[in-house]
Amino acid sequence: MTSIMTLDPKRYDKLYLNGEYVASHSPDTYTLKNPKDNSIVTTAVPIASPEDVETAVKNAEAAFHGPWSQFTAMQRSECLMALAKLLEEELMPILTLDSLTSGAGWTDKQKGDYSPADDGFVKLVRHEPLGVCAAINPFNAPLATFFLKCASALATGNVMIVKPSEKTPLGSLAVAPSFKRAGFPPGVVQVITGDGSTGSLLADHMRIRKVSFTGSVATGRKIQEASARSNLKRVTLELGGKSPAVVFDDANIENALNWTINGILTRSGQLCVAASRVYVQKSIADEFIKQYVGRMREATDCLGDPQDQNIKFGPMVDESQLLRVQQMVNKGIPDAELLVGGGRHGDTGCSMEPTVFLNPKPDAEIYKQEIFGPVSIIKTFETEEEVLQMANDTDFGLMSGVFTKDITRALRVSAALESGVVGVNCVSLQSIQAPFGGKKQSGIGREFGEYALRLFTEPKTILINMGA
Ligand SMILES: NC(=O)c1ccc[n+]([C@@H]2O[C@H](COP(=O)([O-])OP(=O)(O)OC[C@H]3O[C@@H](n4cnc5c(N)ncnc54)[C@H](O)[C@@H]3O)[C@@H](O)[C@H]2O)c1
Repeated sequence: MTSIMTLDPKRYDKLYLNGEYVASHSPDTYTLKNPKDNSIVTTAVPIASPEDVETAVKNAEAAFHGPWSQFTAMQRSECLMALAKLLEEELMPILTLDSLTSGAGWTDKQKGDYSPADDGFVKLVRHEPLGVCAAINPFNAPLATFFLKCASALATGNVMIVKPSEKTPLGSLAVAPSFKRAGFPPGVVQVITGDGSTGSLLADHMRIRKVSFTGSVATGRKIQEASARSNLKRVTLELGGKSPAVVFDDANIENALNWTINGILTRSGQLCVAASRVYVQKSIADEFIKQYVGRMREATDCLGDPQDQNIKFGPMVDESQLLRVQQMVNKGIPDAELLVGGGRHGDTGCSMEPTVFLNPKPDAEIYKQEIFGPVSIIKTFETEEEVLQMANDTDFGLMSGVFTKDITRALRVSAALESGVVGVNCVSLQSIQAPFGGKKQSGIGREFGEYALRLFTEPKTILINMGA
C-alpha cells in the first residue's frame, strides 16, 4: 500500500490552494536537506508571496461564506470521520487521528445558553465560528499540529490556512488533498509554504480572524504584537517548555527512569514537553543517576537513520538546530558537571549525543532556557518545599511530572507545580486527549476538545425584548 505521506517530488515546488497544487507567485524558494546525511531533498520549496497569501484568504472566505456554510454539524462530523478513516487506511500514525475523531464528536455538542426574562429580556447566546483562521506550525510536530488545529477549527465551522515550518513542510503538502477526498469543499483547508516572512503575512493580515500558533516563545511574542498592530485577531499560543520531572524517594524507580529517559530522547529532545529537568531526592540520587546516565550512554548506540526500524531516535532537524544545541552545551560545561555526551554524533548528518548535566549553577543558561535537544539536567533535592521552589523557578509552565507512590503528596505537588499539565508517575506525554497548553510564557489558550473549540468560536448574545 502507498502511504499518504508519499509526496510526488513534482509537488515540492507548489502551494496547495483551493483544492489544487498551484505554482507560487513568488520566485523565492529555499533548499531542504535530509538531516541524516545532509543530502539535498529539494531546492524549490516556495516562499509564498503577499499575492499568494491574498489568494489563499480570498479562497478561504469564498469557502467560508459559500459551500462550507451550508454544511450541518452532522455533515462536518461525517467529513472529519471520513478523513480519519482515509488517513488510517493510508498509514497515518495513530497520534494524528485522535484529534480528528474527537473533533467529529464535538460538532453537534456546542451548546448555547438561555436566560429567562426576569428583567424583561430573554438572552440567547450562540457560539459562532470566527471565519478564516491560520495555523502557523513548528518543525517538530508538523502533522500532529496540522490535524489538531484543523480538527478544532473545522468542527466549529471555520476554514484554515496552514503554514508549516520551513524546516518540515512536505508532510503538510502531502496530506492536504486528503481533505478534498474526505468531502470538504475546496478552500476549507489550504497549505502555503515559506519562512517567518510568510508567517508574518498571515499574522498581520487584516481579514484573518485567528492565528493558532505553535512554536517558540520569541515568535509567539511577535504574533501577539502582529495581532495588536493589525486587526486584533484572536491568538492562541502553544510555546516552549523546560519541563521538570520530580522523583521522590518512594517512587517506582524503573517507571521514573523509563518516563524521564523517553521524555528527553523522543524526537531527540525536540519536543515541547521534553523532560529536560529531572529533580531526584538525595536519598536515591546516587543509584538513580547511575542508571539514568548508563541508559543515556547506551542510547547513543540507538542513534541513526529514523527510517531504519531498529533505530530508537534520529538526528536533529537540521544542521542549524544541531549547532544551536551544541553551542548551548559548550556554554554549559563550566556551569555544571557533564556526566555523559556533549558532542556531535557521527561524521555526517545532524545527530547529537544524549547528554546529561548534573547540578548546574542556578542561573546557568542550560538550566534556564529550553535547549530542544537530547540534553537533560539532573538536580538533587532534600525536601518537597525545596524542589517545588526549584521546579517553579522558570518562565515556562507547560508540563511537569511527579513520581511518588504517595497519592496525597502526588495531589499536593500537582496542585503546587506551575504548569498547564502535570503527570503523576508519568511525564512528557504527547497525546493527552484532554486540555493541553501552557501557563506563564509557555502559552495562551488550550488545544484539544471542548476547551480548544471554545477558542475557535465567539459568543454572540441575542437580547429579545419581551415587552415589545
Ligand atoms: N506547546 C506546544 O504544544 C508545542 C509543540 C511543539 C513545539 N513547540 C515549541 O516550538 C518550538 C520549536 O519550533 P520552531 O523552532 O519551529 O519554532 P519557531 O518559532 O522558530 O517557528 C514556528 C513557526 O513560526 C513561523 N515564524 C517564524 N517567525 C515568524 C513571524 N515573525 N511571524 C509569524 N510566523 C513566524 C515559522 O516559519 C514556523 O512556521 C519550541 O520552542 C517548542 O517548545 C511547542
